Amino acid sequence: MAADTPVTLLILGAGGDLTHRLLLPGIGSLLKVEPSRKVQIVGADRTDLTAAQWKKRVEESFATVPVPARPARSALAKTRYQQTDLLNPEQLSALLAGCSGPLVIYFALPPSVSMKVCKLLENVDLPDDTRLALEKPFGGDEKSARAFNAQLHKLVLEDHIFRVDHFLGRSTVFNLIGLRFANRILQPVWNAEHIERVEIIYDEDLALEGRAGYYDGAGALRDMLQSHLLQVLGVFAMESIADLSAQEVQDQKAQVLRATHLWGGSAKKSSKRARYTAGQIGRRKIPAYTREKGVDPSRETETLAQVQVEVRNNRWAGVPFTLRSGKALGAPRKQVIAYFRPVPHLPGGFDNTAAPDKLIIDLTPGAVSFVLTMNAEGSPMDLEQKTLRAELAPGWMLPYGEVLREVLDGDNLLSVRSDAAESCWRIMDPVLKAWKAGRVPMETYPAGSAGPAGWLPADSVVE
Ligand SMILES: NC(=O)C1=CN([C@@H]2O[C@H](COP(=O)(O)OP(=O)(O)OC[C@H]3O[C@@H](n4cnc5c(N)ncnc54)[C@H](OP(=O)(O)O)[C@@H]3O)[C@@H](O)[C@H]2O)C=CC1
Ligand SMILES: O=C1O[C@H](COP(=O)(O)O)[C@@H](O)[C@H](O)[C@H]1O
Repeated sequence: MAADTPVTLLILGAGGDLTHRLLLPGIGSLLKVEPSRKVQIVGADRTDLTAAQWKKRVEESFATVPVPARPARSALAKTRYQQTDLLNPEQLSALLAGCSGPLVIYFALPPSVSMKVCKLLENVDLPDDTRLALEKPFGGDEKSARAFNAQLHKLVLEDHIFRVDHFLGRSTVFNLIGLRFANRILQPVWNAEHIERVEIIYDEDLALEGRAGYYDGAGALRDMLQSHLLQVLGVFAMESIADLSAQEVQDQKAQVLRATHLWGGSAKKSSKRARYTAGQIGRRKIPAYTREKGVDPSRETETLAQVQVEVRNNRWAGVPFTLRSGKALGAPRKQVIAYFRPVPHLPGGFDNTAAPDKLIIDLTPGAVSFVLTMNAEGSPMDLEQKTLRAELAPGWMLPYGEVLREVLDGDNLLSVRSDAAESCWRIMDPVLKAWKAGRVPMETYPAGSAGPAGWLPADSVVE
C-alpha cells in the first residue's frame, strides 16, 4: 500500500503505558521521516479523557521525538479519542462503526483483554482492509498460541495480522541481513564448520521500574527469551533469502525456529533461572526483587534467564546457541557473539597460542566488531587479539516507528508469523514446565552484579 494512502490507526488501550511511551513517539518518529504520511490516530480506552486531554497526551509524546511542526499539526488536527469499555459489545461496535478503512487496530491492551476483544470482534462488521496489530505475548503456551491464532484467523487473513516484536524493528533485521548476505567474507564461514558457539545476550541495568503488574506474571524467559531473542536467533541463523520481501524472511526465519530445540533435549540441563537480591547499580539502590512494589514472591518469578538451544539443521547441528536476558545487572550488555573454532593448524614458532576469533554484533546501538588473532606489537612471534570495529548508523526512526510503518503499509516483513509464534512457545514450553515443577533451582544474584557466577563460559566476552 502506498505511503500516501490515508490510514486510520485505532489504538485500543490508548490510556496505557505502551501507547504513551512507545507507540505515540514511534508514530511521531515515522512522521518526522515521512511528513506527508496520512494517518488518523484514534485512541480508545475506558479512561475518561476529554478531547483536549487526549491531544495533550499525543502532543507530549510527539515532543519527545520531536516531531516537526507541520506533520505534528496535521496529525493533531485529525486525532480523536473515544472513551470505550472494549469488553462492552455495543460500545465496541459503535467505536468500529466510526472508523473507516484502511484500518489498523492496534491492541495496546493486557493480553487477556486482547483475546476477549478479538472474540467480540467476530460479531462486528470490520471495515474493508482491516489489519490487526498485536503485542507480545502471543498466547501463554503453544496450545493457547494456536487457539489465539485460530481466533485471529476468524477475523482477518494471516497477512493482515501483525504480531509486533520491536526487536525486529530496531534495524536488527536489516543489519544482520546486510552483514551476512551483502559481502563474500562471512557467508562461507557462517555455519557449524567454523562457528563453535553463539551467545545472544540482552542484560539490562534496568530493574523492575514499577512494572510488577506485567512483569511479575511474565518473568525474563517469557518477556525476552521466548519472544525477542528467539526472533534474533531466527534472523541470525536463517538460510539466504532471494530478496527483502516478507515471505522470504518469514519463511526462512520460521524454518530455523522449527528446527530449534533445547540443547540435549533436556529443560533441566539446558536452562538456568535466577532472581536479584538487594544491591546497587551506580548510585541507585535496588531492593530485592521480592520486596519490589506489587511483587508476589510466591510466584517465583525469575529476573534472569538463560537457555541453551540447538538449531538441528545441516548448517547449525552441534552448535550451542545460548540465549540470556535479565534485569538489574551491573553492566548492560546487548549483543550477539559468534565464537569461531580454532584454526586447523597454527604454524609452529609462535610464542603463544591463538585465542578463538569472535564476531560481536551490538544490538543497541548497532555496531559490528571482529576480534581476530594476529601479530602483537613488539615481538613478531607473539600473538594477540585486535578488534576491527564498525559502528552502524542508528535507525532512522524509533523501533516502534519502523514496525508501525510496516503495519500502516500492510507489509509483514517485520512481524512474527503465526507458525513462528507457535514454534517459540513449543521451544520454551518444556522449560516453563520444568521451572514450575521446581526441577531447576532458583539462584540469586545481587542487583548490580554480573549475575550468578559460572553461567557463561569463562571466555565469554565482557566489555
Ligand atoms: N509497556 C511496555 O513497555 C510494553 C508493553 N507491551 C505490551 O503492550 C500491551 C499493553 O501494555 P501496557 O500499555 O504496558 O499496559 P497498561 O496496563 O499500561 O495499558 C493498558 C490500557 O488498556 C486499558 N484497558 C484494559 N481493559 C480495558 C477495557 N476493557 N476497555 C478499555 N480499556 C481497557 C487499561 O485501562 P486501566 O488502566 O483502567 O486498566 C489501560 O489504560 C501488553 O500486551 C504488553 O505486554 C509490550 C512491550 C513493551
Ligand atoms: O519488550 C521488552 O523489551 C525491553 C527491552 O527492549 P528495549 O528496546 O527497551 O531495550 C525490556 O526492558 C522489557 O522488559 C520488555 O518487555
